[in-house]
Amino acid sequence: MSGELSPIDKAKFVAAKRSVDYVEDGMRVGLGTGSTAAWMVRCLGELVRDQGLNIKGVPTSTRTADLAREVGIDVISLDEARWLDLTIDGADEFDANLNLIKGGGGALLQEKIVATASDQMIVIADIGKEVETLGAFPLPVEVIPFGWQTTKSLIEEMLISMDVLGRDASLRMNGERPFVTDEGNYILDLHLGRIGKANQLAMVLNQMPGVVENGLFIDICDVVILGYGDGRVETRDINEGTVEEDRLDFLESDNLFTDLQD
Ligand SMILES: O=C[C@H](O)[C@H](O)[C@H](O)COP(=O)(O)O
Repeated sequence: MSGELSPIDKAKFVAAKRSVDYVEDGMRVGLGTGSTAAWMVRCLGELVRDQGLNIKGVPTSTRTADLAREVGIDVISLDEARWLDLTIDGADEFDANLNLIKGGGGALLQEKIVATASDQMIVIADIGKEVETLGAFPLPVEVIPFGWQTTKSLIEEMLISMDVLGRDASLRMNGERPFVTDEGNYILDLHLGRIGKANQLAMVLNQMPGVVENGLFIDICDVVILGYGDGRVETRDINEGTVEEDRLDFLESDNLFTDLQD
């Protein structure tokens, strides 16, 4: 990587760097997917390499598994781990109740399974991810390829009956072809604008036969660590309701950060 990182990348980096303070020796840790989670995996790799941190990592995608192995983290499957101490992941949106939209990178299914199998889920995010009401970010819904167009029509009809503001669903593409998830499924992105009853929508979607999972994470996240481009981090804890502010002097002190800039 060369040149100066953008303020958003710096914000992601400081959130990721703060999040690894929660990881203790001997833990089984769920490793999220996406550009913010990738910073966290690199930060963990540095701790493994330089400080001998002994952890097992359960990745939420093949991309994260590849990166985790590359940086020296001992990777195991969820079935080997059975239960996790902690999962750290990114998000596309979060609200004041720490409910989330995830799946912008297409990994929502493994991410939800892994986060739900964890004692604690920490989300790391830049300030652009905070919203008053979920839904400006298109809601990803993972569907079985068989009959996906029928599933899409059924979802659109359901959205009309639920009086949801936006009702369009689009098939996520990868160039000329449908985007295919790690489980071999497709993603429909629902352009809703505003999700009034997120819990109800999540349940109704998951009752539809062709739907595998949706990207609404309701009552799963415990802590959001929010990064700013100037190094500030805020920690929002759902139980304690606290907002702590701190600043990381990452520009001068962080080897990983400066290494990646060179
Ligand atoms: O499927 C992808 C994940 O849910 C990501 O955690 C989410 O899209 C956020 O990604 P990023 O950190 O790249 O914004």
